[in-house]
Amino acid sequence: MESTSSTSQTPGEPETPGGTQLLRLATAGSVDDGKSTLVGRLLYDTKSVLADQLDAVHRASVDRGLSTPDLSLLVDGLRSEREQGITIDVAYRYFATPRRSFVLADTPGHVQYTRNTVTGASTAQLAVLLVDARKGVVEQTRRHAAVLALLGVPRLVLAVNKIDLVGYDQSVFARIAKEFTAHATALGYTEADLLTVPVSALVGDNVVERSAHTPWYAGPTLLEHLETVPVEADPHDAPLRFPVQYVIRPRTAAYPDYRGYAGQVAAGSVAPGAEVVVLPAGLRTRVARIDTPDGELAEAVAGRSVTLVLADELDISRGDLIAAADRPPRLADDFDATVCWLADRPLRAGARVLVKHGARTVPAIIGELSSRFDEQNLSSVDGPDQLALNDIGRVRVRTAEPLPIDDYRSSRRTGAFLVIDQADGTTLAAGLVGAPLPVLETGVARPAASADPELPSDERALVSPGP
Ligand SMILES: Nc1nc2c(ncn2[C@@H]2O[C@H](COP(=O)(O)OP(=O)(O)OP(=O)(O)O)[C@@H](O)[C@H]2O)c(=O)[nH]1
Repeated sequence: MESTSSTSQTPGEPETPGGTQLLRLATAGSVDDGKSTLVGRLLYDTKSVLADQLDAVHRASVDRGLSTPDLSLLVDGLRSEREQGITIDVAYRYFATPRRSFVLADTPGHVQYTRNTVTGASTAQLAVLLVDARKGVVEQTRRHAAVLALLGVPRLVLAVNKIDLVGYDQSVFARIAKEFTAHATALGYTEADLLTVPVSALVGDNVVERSAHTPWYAGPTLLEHLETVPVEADPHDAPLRFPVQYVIRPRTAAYPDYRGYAGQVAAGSVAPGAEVVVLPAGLRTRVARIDTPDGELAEAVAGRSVTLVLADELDISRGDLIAAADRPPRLADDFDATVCWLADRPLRAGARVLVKHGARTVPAIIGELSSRFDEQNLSSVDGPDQLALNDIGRVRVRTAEPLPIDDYRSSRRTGAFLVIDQADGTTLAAGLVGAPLPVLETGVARPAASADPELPSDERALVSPGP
C-alpha cells in the first residue's frame, strides 16, 4: 500500500485497488488538538507509509530528542510550516486499505479555518472533527460543525483525542459525546450520521487498533468506521450533469466528421440513447456514444472523464451543460446564494465580479447582502454592510447571462460556483446556490445527502471547479 501527499494541489483521480470504494474525508479541529498526529497515525497503522518517509521521521524525531517517532511529521511536510509551527494550508493525502481507498483533506486549525474548511470539505463525504479530551467541545468545534453542515458534508465523526491525558475516563468522553451530539443534531444531523470515538492519536488507541484502555467503548475504531460507513447514494438516482470542457473536432482524414464533447460527468450517469438537453440553448438530442481513450463505454457515472458524441449536430461550445432532459437544472440570471468570502478586501453590495460555474464564466453583480452568519451565536445578522474575510453570508447574484444551476443541497457540484475578481482573476468567494445559513433558531434543514455519488476528482471543487 502506498500513500501520496500534496499540499494545496489537486491530486489526480486515485486508483482504487481491486475496485474498492473511495471515501473522501476532511479533518478539522483547533490548533494542537492533534490532527496531524491522528492522520500520521492512520497512515502509519494502515502501513500506508513508505519506508523512506518513515526513516526520515525516525531521524527527525531522534534529532529532537524524542524517544518515540513524532507521527505528525509524516503529515506536516512543509518546511516553512514546521518553522512556523503551524499547518498552513490544506494538504491532500491518498491512502488505501484492502477494504476502501481514501482521499483525505487535512485542514489546519488556525484562524483561516473557514476558508480552509470550505476548501477541504467542499467535496468531502465525511469529516473527522477533533477535540482535545481535556477541553471538550469548544467554540471552534461548534463553528466547524456549522460550516460542515452548510457545506452539506453528510457525516461527521467527533474524535475525542488525547483520551490518554484524561486517564481514559469514560465520564469525560460521555459528557463530550453528549454535548457534541446535541449540537450536531441541532444543525440537522441525525444520530445515524454521527459517530463519537475516544482516541489517542499519540498512543494509537481506537484509531486503527481497538484499545484495551477503553473497555467501556463498544463502538468501532476510527478506521473501522471509515471503512464501513455507507458512501453516498446510487449515482443513477441523480440527474445527469455534464459541463462541456472541450469540443473535439479533429477534421482529419481519419475522422472528417467527428464531433465530440469532452468533460467530466459532474453528477448522475449517462448511457448511449439517453435523452439530454443542452443548456443554456435548450436543444434536445440523444447521446449516441461515449468515447474514452480506451474505447467506448456502455455507461459513465459521476467522476468519469469521457467524450460524448450526440445523435444530432448541434451548435455546442465549451461552457455549455449537457443535462438529463427529464430533470434539467433551472436557468437563472438572478438567484440567492450563500457565499464564503475568501478575500482580504470586503464584499459590498454592487460589486462587479465574474461568476465561474462549471466550465462557464460570466460577468455578474452582487446585489444586496441580505444576512451574515454570526458564527459566535450560530445566528444570522440581517442587512450587513459588508462581508469580510472568512465571513459567510446570503447574497443576491445577478449574472449577465443565465446559468444552468442546481440547488446546492440537491447537487453539491453543480450547485456551487466561484466568485472571481474581474481585474486579476483571483478567487474572491465560494458560493452555494440556495443553501440557507446553518443558523440554529430556524432549525436548518439537515445537510444535503448529496446527489453526487462519486464526487469528481477535483478536490477543491468549490475553489477551483475545473478549467
Ligand atoms: N498525550 C497525547 N498527546 C497528543 C495526542 N495527539 C497529539 N498529541 C500531541 O499534541 C500536540 C499537537 O499535535 P499536532 O498533531 O501537531 O496538532 P495539530 O492539531 O495537527 O496542530 P496543527 O499543526 O496546528 O494543525 C503534539 O505535541 C502531539 O504530540 C494524544 O492522543 N495524546
